[in-house]
Amino acid sequence: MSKERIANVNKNIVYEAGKDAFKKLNPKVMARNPVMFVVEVGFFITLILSIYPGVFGESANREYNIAVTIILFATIIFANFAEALAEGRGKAQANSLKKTKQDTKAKLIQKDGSIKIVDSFQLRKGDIVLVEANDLIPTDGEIIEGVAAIDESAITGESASVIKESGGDFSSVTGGTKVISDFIKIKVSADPGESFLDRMIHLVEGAKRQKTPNEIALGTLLVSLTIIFLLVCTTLVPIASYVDVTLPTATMVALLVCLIPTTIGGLLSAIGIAGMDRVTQFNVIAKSGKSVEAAGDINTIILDKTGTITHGNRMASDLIPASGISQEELTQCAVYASLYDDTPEGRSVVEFARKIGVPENALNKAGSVGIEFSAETRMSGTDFSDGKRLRKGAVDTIMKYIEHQGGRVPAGLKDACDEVAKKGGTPLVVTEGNRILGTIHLKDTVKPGMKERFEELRKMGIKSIMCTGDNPLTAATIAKEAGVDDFIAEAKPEDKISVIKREQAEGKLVAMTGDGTNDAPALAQADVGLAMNTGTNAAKEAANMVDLDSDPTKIIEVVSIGKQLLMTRGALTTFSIANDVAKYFAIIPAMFMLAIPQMKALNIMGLATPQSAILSALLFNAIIIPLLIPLAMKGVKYVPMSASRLLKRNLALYGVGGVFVPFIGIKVIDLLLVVLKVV
Ligand SMILES: Nc1ncnc2c1ncn2[C@@H]1O[C@H](COP(=O)(O)OP(=O)(O)OP(=O)(O)O)[C@@H](O)[C@H]1O
Ligand SMILES: [K+]
Ligand SMILES: [Mg+2]
Repeated sequence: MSKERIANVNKNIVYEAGKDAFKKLNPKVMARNPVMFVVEVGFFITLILSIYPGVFGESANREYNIAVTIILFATIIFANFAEALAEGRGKAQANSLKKTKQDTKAKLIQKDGSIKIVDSFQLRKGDIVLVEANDLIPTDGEIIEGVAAIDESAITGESASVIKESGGDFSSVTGGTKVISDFIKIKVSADPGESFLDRMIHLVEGAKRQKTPNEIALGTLLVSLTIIFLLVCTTLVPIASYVDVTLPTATMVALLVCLIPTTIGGLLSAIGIAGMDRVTQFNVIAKSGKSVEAAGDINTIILDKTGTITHGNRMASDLIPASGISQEELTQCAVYASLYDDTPEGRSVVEFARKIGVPENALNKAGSVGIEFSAETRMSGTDFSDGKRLRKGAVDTIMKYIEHQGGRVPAGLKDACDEVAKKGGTPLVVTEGNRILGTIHLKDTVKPGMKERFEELRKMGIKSIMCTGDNPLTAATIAKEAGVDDFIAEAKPEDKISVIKREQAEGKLVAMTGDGTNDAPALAQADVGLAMNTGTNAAKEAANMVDLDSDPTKIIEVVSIGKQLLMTRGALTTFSIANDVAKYFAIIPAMFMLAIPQMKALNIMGLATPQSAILSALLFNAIIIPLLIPLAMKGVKYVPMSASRLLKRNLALYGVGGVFVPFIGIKVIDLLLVVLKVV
């Protein structure tokens, strides 16, 4: 998302939120938030009393009833406004995304090979389309032919173009992005309405926003408190009449509204929406609020190596023949073993051979079949009709393969592989039948700034484990260079899952970042799955978050936002309940002061009259909501420290503060009301 597009809460968003606040008055909408719904019911009761003051047979006091009615109305509008404002930024983002999704034309390649121009929304999964320079990519897909530079700024806000190519982990393209050079053929991977852009629009609009388990639990607590105070207030009526005090209905409503947790009730959904929104501002698309909250409690993070910690564009950079094998034979066999290998690694071998001058016509595919690479087998190759079988693959895999065929490992091979691995490269061993021919050096580099970021994670108390399909020595080199806490090498996709399950069994919450199709199952198993945007569609589907900048350490921001979200909710709940307790002591003495003069002793705040006490408390109760909107939206500050220290600090700040702030606020309002001669 472009930085300008997220640009802060502007006037227009505030204006729209103001309108939405009134739309949300619909009782059907209000009923979703029981605390505020009670306020609305109270509002209707006092509204009736404002029009027919004697309707419940009490002595008429129209002005007072009207005053209570107006304050109650403001309370509801403030709460609705908080929610609408939090939703507003997402809506604005969704609108600009929709502009990206203008109806594009697509060049559909038909069965006979001819091209038909169709609207992008007519495309279905499996269709093949041609996208040429300056064309918008009509929808999500996998490149099946070609290499192209692609401008993804519409989605990522990043102006530098990226190279995408068929095969491997860099083959997925997103609808709405633009091809700026060359051409590609893509196989459509999303039906209409289900593309990444469609889902992003849904998400930022909050169309699919569901309450998280934490929100539901807190919501239940708030409802229980509301019921308790409803009972307290109703039982007060007979007690009052026992001491000959008649409590006006409007006063009872005001008391109830002051006591029930309206502050947190009014801000709760805004806190959740704003948390999700903050994640989006870091260019991470979270598919659910639950995952953002889970991120706040993460203990362990699992990362894959290639494409996540390293750049992942592994290229053949050297061919090292085994003893007794000529450079020519190794080169030729390496190339032949890669003839059908459409992964970037495979193509880089062919490319490398070309560069060092292997003639083009030396490549003869006649009568051969390709053995595709998979993360399970960890090798690839070519079988020829004359019985010649060429393979290349991970060191340990090839060792087993050779052993199985009665071959032997030449002296010096291990050293050659170790040499490559110590440099952080990936060694691929090339074989012909049961003969080992040599080693291919696939070069890869660690992304910059990793060490500092993992150090930050450590401060947060989060352990990082790198889990890779590569050999132990390469893994160790990269792990050391990147500064992860631990690593697991030679991992197949199911090993990645078992590592996650093992951690989860110890009661830990696990995050996983990855980019490959082989990472997809693990991304789904983790509590928080963060896929790289450069990764495959399978990985993006399985994950519950996608980082548009493809920076695995972005998990740090997500964790901070998650922690901040949980803390903000806790802090405001504490503050809200402490507030309500304070209001109780402001109102109750005032209510009984006239009938029971001894109660004056309890009127420690020295409020002017019973009515001014109640109106001041009710006004404070309303005004505190908009005053806390900025905090709810921005979140309370998170500084990495131990959970118990954090808890103590917040209890002191928001609990004790929550008791004192209303005393001061109510007193100030009471004084103002007297000065302004309202009471
Ligand atoms: N095209 C290929 N042909 C043969 N072997 C390959 C090919 N690509 C990779 N390998 C070997 O298979 C191993 C496993 O590859 P895989 O893609 O599953 O994991 P990875 O990308 O190395 O690690 P990570 O899980 O960190 O991304 C690699 O380490 C390499 O030794
Ligand atoms: K309240
Ligand atoms: Mg990978």
